[in-house]
Amino acid sequence: MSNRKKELILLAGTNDTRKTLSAQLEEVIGDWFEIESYSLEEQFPSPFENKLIILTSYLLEEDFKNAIGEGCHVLIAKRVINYEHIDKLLAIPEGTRALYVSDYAQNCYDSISMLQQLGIDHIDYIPHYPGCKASPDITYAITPGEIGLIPPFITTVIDIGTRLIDLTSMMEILSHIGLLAEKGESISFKNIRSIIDLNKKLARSNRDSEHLNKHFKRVLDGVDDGILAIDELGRITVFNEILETVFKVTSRQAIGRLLKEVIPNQELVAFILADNTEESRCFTLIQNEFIVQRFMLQTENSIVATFKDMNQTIKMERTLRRELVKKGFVAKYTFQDIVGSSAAIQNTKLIAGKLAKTDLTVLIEGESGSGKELFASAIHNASFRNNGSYLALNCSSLPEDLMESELFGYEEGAFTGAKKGGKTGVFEQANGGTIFLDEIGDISLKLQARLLRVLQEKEIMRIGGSKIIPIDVRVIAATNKDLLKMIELGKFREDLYHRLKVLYLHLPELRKRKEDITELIQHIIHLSGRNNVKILPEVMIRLSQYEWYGNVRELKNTIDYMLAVCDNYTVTLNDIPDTHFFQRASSSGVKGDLMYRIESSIAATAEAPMKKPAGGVVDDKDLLMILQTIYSFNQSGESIGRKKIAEQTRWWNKELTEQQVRHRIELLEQHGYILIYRGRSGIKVTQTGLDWMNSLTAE
Ligand SMILES: Nc1ncnc2c1ncn2[C@@H]1O[C@H](COP(=O)(O)OP(=O)(O)OP(=O)(O)O)[C@@H](O)[C@H]1O
Repeated sequence: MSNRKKELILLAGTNDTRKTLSAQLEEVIGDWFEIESYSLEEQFPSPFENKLIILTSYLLEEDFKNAIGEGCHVLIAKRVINYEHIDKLLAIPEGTRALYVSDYAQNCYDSISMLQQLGIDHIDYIPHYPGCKASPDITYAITPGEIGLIPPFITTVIDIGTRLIDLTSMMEILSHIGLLAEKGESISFKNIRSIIDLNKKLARSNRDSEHLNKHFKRVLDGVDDGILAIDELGRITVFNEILETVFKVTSRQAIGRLLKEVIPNQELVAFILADNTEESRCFTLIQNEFIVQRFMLQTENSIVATFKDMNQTIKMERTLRRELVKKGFVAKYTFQDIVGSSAAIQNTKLIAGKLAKTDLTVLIEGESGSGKELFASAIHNASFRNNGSYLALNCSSLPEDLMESELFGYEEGAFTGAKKGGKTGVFEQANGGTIFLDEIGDISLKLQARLLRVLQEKEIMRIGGSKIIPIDVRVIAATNKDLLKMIELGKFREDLYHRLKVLYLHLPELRKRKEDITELIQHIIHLSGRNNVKILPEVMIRLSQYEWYGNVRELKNTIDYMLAVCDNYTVTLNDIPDTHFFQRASSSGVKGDLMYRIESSIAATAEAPMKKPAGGVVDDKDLLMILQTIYSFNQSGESIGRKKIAEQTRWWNKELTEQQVRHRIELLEQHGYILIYRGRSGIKVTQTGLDWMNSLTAE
């Protein structure tokens, strides 16, 4: 053989094919042949004469017809999928519809059939070549390097690389150029290696799926419920460990057999195989109660049944309940916790017990401290929702925006500062249970409108969300305000009032059932764990004479005070707090008349013995007046800031400068009595602030 290398021309359709196949040839015969290669995508010096030409596809004969001149010998290469990239296809999920994209229809069909012959038949291949229309619901495409032909809607492209010249064509080329003896063995050896590699990959994938099967089995065996699946022919396909114990049959014995051959209880077999809509039923198996739930897997046309051990379920529910208690989602009180033998309270309990048995909305009206929360909690516990959550929300505790997100939740990004992942509102959290909205008279008109929609439609939408979430929540609302008066003043929606007041409960004032006082005192002492303390009879008599405008809460606070100050385990008349301690009657008898109480408390401020100073050198009277001003603006829905407060002080005995107002606002904020919002929301009084105002009122 002369030193000068002979020439071989490789003609391909695309540059990619040209480069890949030229490299393949170079590796085998590069030492003997100069390989020149050209593609249809570029200019080439034709016609070729007296050359050995290799065409990369018979489909190119027409395209290169004029380029092949006198004395040429043309070999058409057969091509084979590059096994190296096969594992990419093994990762595609079973049954996936995928386009097989190539330049010619014939190439597509050849390659698909080759892939199927190789056993890569878990994919639903759809041939795709120029001129084809593909359905845009297909997301996968497989291509031997023809990325440019992939439709734009495809999201996952698997490039299995350009197809290589196959073994027979390679041998033909070698034979033609007289190198078969020299290179044939190593080429076929290399080919065998690549086939072995492919087999290894396929075997690995089988091992992987076996591994996955074992993994699934471990998962199925790990759950506490029995799990059974039956194929369309009624044969068992899944039978986990729990079922092995229940039916005393191993899964090996059960799988593949008909259900009735494995389960002796024919009633249960009939229930599982039944064609009706009944979905769960109770069965006694191995002396235990099981809830069997069945459902169809439509896509697979098979039935799945789960077996839940009731004892286990009860245990789980207890744990869940404990969790709920920890989160404060549980109603603490039952009717037994409501003390009092008076006809008034007994009658109220009787009515409340009846209301509990319905699932209707209830409005509880009653003075502050009369037990509204207590009754709401007892109603929930006596209702069929008692296993669900119970969430209580005080509507006066938060400013409007916070209250809205508390009630309805929000989506991520709904507003600046919204928590990542959004937030679930109490309506969603209480799903299946009860929500108690205390002080309903304090919600803004905007929230009243939203609440009305929730009650009407039984669905909510999170702030910033577009999804409608159906909710199944019973609403119990409470108020110590005269809602009818508020309706007259345009501060409460009449339609909402009627929606809330489907059922109605009025709680009797303590002063109207004074016969309950002794019993309540004993109950309170018992709850505080101070049974060893004696209350002298004259104390009992005196306490029974008070009017208790703050109702049972006030009575409880008084007892707690006396238990704290008494000596020798005996409460005497000296331990009764002085008159400043007690809440006074407001003109309307309900808490709504706040102004009256604030005024009287300001008068009492100087001598109030138990009040802790809020503002140090600043007069508490100033702080209270400012708080009161903010509160009345909050109530009327108007925003208020420093400037407006300073303007308001003009009407007081002592006018404050803006600077003085700023200082006092800072003090109120430090005490947590107000929250200052940027922008139009202005300043809002917090529950702590309200409590402070109320505590002064009580003095
Ligand atoms: N009949 C009762 N028996 C025993 N305890 C009672 C009774 N009524 C009220 N209480 C107790 O009095 C306190 C105040 O009751 P509750 O919080 O239910 O009142 P409320 O009407 O919701 O008050 P507010 O309107 O201020 O929210 C609680 O500690 C509650 O347990």
